[in-house]
Amino acid sequence: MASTIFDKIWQNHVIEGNEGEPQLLYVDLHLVHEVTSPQAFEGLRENNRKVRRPDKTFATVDHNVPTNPSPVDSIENIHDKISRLQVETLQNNCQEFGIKMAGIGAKDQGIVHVIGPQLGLSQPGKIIVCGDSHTSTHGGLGAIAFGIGTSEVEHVLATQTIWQMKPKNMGIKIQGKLAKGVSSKDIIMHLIAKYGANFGVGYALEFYGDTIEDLSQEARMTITNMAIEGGAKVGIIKPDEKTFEYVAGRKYAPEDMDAAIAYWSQLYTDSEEAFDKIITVDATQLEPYVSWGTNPAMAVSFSEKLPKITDSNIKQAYEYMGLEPGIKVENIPVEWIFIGSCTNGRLEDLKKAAEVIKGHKLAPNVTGWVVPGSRSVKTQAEKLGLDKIFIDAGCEWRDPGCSACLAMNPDKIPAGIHCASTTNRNFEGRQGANARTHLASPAMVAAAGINGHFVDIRKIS
Ligand SMILES: CC(C)[C@H](C(=O)O)[C@@H](O)C(=O)O
Ligand code: SF4
Repeated sequence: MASTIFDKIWQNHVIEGNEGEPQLLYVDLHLVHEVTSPQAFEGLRENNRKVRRPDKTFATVDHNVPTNPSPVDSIENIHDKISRLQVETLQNNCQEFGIKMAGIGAKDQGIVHVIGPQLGLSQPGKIIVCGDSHTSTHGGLGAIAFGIGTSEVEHVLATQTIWQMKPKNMGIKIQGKLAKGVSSKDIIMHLIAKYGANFGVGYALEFYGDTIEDLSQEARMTITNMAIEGGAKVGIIKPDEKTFEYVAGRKYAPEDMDAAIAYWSQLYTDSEEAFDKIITVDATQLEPYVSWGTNPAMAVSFSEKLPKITDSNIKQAYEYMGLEPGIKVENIPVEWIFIGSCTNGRLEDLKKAAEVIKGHKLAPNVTGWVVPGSRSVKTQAEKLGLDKIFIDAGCEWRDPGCSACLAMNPDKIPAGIHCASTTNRNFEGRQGANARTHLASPAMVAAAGINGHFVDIRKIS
């Protein structure tokens, strides 16, 4: 019987149970951050348990770290009591249970989904979990990666295993050359806008086709990052030469790369018959996308106008966003830009934004924040002089962290402000109480910053 890459990796990890019922899976990598781990460690302590495989567990701090004034290099920089307590607690827990941690100020610190791949911890063929919904990101390297809840974090810490129901397989076939300026962010925003925020529920999504093959390794991770915004816990892309090259030489890359590549090369979907469902996308027709509402499915392509009010959710979204049906995307005002997050806070994303911004200034009414996804992204960007480009344009060049992606820290967008953002969620209050988020690609966000409203990047790139 034909199998998908997802079936193959899954099967390689089943310890117990049959298909159709929960199965016990072995976990190769458990990533931990400060928000979803405190009670899990507490549970271990109460039951007098140890961490089963500290060597397969890696922690960092991201959601609660302030990103300004730079450098944020010690716990003393965290003034908010709850944030500080969470960061301190993780530090103490990691010390007590013998877990490696990239703490505040460490050179490996950053958003958990940026540092996993960057350190070579995330590898093809692995099962990777983290108490965070955007764990799907790591599927861009050909792993099965999904978010888990805090009680599951405790289970994985104690046993290095997890019970899961196997989802079905959906193939998303994407073919053709993208227009200049259209990016992987637009592919995933298109899918969610067209098929809704729940189309992937109960499925593992495999993205494939020549458009995907042409994308860089980093661009692929933007797609799998947002699989969860389409309702799928898992998004996966077959690993290829680009993936092998990406992993090679990283801090925690396999010692025997030849053996690893020999195994990774067997990870592919046998034929399309293995999918339970297939969606096809003609990439040549894709335009840049911008979200106008309060969930990622409330988005339109550049040439569309904002939709009619057909239900109460849409009505409420318009009220919250201070917008009206029929408006053109270019007439959406932009007063703030945010470049960062696990969706688009990697080096390549910063390069794309910098290319657009270079030599320009932010429009007079626009505030700009650039928050690299990790300390290492920040250092590399500075070597390339990207910091200077952003600062010259009038942006703030900040320290790494989740920052205003979710505003769990001091980084908040003020009420009523329209923020063009390279992030993945535009829920009410996501970037600050009553802040208005518009999701878009790094190039689109950068262009909006210098114009004070959205512009068609295809016309300027
Ligand atoms: C705080 C964390 C649990 C949450 C998630 O699970 O995704 C956050 O990262 C988010 O993006 O909303
Ligand atoms: S950057 Fe945003 S989406 Fe990613 S883990 Fe942090 S809060 Fe969640």
